[in-house]
Amino acid sequence: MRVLLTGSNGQVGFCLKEQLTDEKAATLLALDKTQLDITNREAVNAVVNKFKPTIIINAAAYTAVDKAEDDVEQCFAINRDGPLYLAQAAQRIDASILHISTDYVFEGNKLNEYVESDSTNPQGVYGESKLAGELAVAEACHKHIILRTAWVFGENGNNFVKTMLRLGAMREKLSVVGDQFGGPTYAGDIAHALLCIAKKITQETQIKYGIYHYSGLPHVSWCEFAEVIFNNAMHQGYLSNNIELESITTDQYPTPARRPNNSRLNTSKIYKHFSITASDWKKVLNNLAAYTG
Ligand SMILES: NC(=O)C1=CN([C@@H]2O[C@H](COP(=O)(O)OP(=O)(O)OC[C@H]3O[C@@H](n4cnc5c(N)ncnc54)[C@H](OP(=O)(O)O)[C@@H]3O)[C@@H](O)[C@H]2O)C=CC1
Ligand SMILES: Cc1cn([C@H]2C[C@H](O)[C@@H](COP(=O)(O)OP(=O)(O)O[C@H]3O[C@@H](C)C(=O)[C@@H](O)[C@H]3O)O2)c(=O)[nH]c1=O
Repeated sequence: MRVLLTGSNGQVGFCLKEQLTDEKAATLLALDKTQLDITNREAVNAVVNKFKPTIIINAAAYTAVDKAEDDVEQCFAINRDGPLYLAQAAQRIDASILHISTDYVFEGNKLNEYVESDSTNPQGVYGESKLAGELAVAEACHKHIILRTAWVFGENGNNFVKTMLRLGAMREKLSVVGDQFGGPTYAGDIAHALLCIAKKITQETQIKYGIYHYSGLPHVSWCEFAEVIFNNAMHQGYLSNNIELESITTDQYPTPARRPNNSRLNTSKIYKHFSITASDWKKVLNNLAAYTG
């Protein structure tokens, strides 16, 4: 397979680049933002026409959830228009596109886990732009996989794990929301899931294209997630002080963008069609070395 990877320096992009580099069956062209700006349609077309990928994996995105509220145009350019150009280019050469989306396309008021067919209703600009990106990709390219994931953390880039470790080293007490629930997901596991799908697309003809949910288990609140991070950090010697963790409500932690209270994604469909199991995020936190400093 010939894989064009965009956004190769992000959390997921970085892991994908590593895993695809090790994959003998893949010829990889991995490009970061400085090498390919996905909002530049001509640049996208030129790269695709020259490299002729069989699979495009889009790991580029605008992910600053609060900043997006005041940066609507840029957020939509990266999360809707860029994916559209990639999907149109893929369709022209009969390639497949693997695109990543988010739990924030949902309102978050469902009582149990979200399945792929549930109605969307994003609560902020980031979620709206990601939903617009999903629709654009699905309409532009027949052979599309849209992988909705959640609460991503990886070695490369900013994430909640690194934020908690940084704040934990500076403070004795932290207040974290305890009424938003979801599945933390390791970026390396998302990369692995996408690689499995890419291989299956290359090897088999009967692929069920469409939307898939992929995230981590067990589901927790952000506060419970923070508790696990701090316990691990204490045991591994990355925190010397005990953190007093207070569970607060969403209303007590006002942010420019509203987050869904329920972000729990059901991952049965991806298991059924691709035998891919949920991310085991607790196992990853057994080694926090890469998240400190
Ligand atoms: N982070 C999370 O918690 C979650 C993420 N997702 C989705 O997963 C995917 C990967 O996210 P993640 O790896 O965390 O994101 P990151 O923000 O870590 O990485 C995104 C990458 O895209 C790059 N980028 C931004 N604009 C452009 C552009 N115009 N052209 C090319 N590259 C660009 C960024 O560069 P730079 O940093 O220099 O701007 C960055 O390297 C995204 O689709 C995201 O929406 C879904 C659920 C949760
Ligand atoms: C730093 C901090 C955050 N919080 C809350 C705010 C928020 O509700 C929650 C998570 O905060 P963050 O800003 O780190 O996470 P956020 O940027 O909302 O993370 C989201 O990113 C995008 C890209 C996604 O697609 C989502 O799946 C999700 O991972 O924790 C606290 O309660 N206390 C704190 O000290």
